Amino acid sequence: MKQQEWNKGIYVNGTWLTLDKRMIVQNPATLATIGSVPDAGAEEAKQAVDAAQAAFASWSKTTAYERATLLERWHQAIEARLDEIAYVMTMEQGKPLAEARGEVQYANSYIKWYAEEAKRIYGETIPSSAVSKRIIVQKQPVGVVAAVTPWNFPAAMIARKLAPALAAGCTAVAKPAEQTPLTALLLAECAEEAGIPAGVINIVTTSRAGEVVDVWMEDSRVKKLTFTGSTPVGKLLMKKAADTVKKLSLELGGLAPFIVAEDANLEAAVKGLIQSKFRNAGQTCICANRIYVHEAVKEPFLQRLTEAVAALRVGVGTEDHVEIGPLIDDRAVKKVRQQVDDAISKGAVLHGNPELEGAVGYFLKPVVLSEVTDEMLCMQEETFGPIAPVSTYSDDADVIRRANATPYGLAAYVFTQSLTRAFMFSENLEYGIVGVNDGGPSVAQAPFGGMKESGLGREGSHQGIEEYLEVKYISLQLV
Ligand SMILES: NC(=O)c1ccc[n+]([C@@H]2O[C@H](COP(=O)([O-])OP(=O)(O)OC[C@H]3O[C@@H](n4cnc5c(N)ncnc54)[C@H](O)[C@@H]3O)[C@@H](O)[C@H]2O)c1
Ligand SMILES: N[C@@H](CC=O)C(=O)O
Repeated sequence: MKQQEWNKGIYVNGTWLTLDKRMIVQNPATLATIGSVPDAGAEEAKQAVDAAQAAFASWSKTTAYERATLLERWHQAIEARLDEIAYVMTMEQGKPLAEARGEVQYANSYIKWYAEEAKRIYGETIPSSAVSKRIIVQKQPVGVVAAVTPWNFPAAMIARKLAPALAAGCTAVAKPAEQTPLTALLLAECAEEAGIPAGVINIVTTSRAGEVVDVWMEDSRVKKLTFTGSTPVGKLLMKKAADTVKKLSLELGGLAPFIVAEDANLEAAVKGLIQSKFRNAGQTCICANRIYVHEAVKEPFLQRLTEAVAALRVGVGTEDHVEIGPLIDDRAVKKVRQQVDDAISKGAVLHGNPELEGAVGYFLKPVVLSEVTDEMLCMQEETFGPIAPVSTYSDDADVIRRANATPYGLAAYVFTQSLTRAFMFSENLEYGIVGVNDGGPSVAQAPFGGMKESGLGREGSHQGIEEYLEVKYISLQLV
């Protein structure tokens, strides 16, 4: 890729606006500046809603077939620029290029899925208790949607929100994370190339998230907030949504338990754990966070795991064969170091060395911790980094109790060869997603989302489009 700097505008009402006030975008692997974007504020936030509200009048009246065609064209435009988008994502987010390519394909699978689902927004007729009445139920788009997304999946989180919103007939204002604005703007370029009309998608970049998002929260024309990010910010926005009674989808933090039963296929369990734990250097909401291994298989499991972890290649994501990139920033590195130090001080055993010699960027090497207990920080708070804390258990009911003893309820994993145990665990774990012998459950056709303080609503699948639809009941009296 030749271009070394990406300097872009924000996309509002089908126009690219460049502002004098700009913010730089940094490569977390090299700390080099790779570009800049406008540092927008309240004025641009309002302009975006004006544009989305104006566009809603016509977009909401298009046929499902027209919307499906445009979403399909958006999908094709992204496909045509897949390598470029993946490269920019690696530069601004740090994940290895192969993973970034995978994320662009994953993001695009939501656009494809909702291009198809647009045509399946079915209503209902319900038998009436009165001879002269007919009950008809229709689905209508909710209106302007505000989407706020995190840095860990710069393409997928935007696509997982905008695709169902557009398919339903909604228009959108979106704010990507300040660390990763370029990928979102490239997706908007693709939407423009695809012919999605002006104002249907508006992207506002800012370093002042509160200022921009508050404008949207206070504007009664914004009918829905779809947010992916941390639980504390999600709770704050939930409170703010109350004033205008906005609909809410919240995809928040996790603290996933990963249970390896005494009858697990250990090779599959280690493979699944590496996939779940170390994707995006451990920075995913569904990453295995607390690993519970039955004491009967602890030794062989630990041996396989430590060997597999030691073999993971860490480095700058654009270099060949790299499997683990940097963390997003210095704060993330400090949080992981604190969890490791806390665990060691409380008796955990460290396998490997997290420090990468000579590193310029925000690197930490993957490590395993054993002899871990539940009161350690790494078992209490979301890690978002490449450490695998292993604890043991001896009783199925007890490990379910420990796995559920958290306010989080996003994803959980169970590795077992017993069908009975698979059902027993998955039915008793208080989680929105359970991977049984599967370390990678995220797909566009399945409902993604959490229970408890991990969120509200579901993204993906046929359920995902319902989040952007109002139910209207028409009572028809035959006269
Ligand atoms: N459940 C899911 O699907 C899912 C997916 C990805 C990430 N996550 C979660 O996201 C978190 C990591 O992302 P993060 O660190 O970017 O989270 P974050 O909550 O700090 O930021 C998320 C978004 O909210 C914005 N934001 C921050 N403060 C705000 C405020 N006061 N008002 C309005 N907007 C504000 C940010 O700019 C960003 O765009 C983790 O907890 C992770 O589990 C959840
Ligand atoms: N890992 C999630 C996103 C949250 O981080 C996914 O698989 O979509």
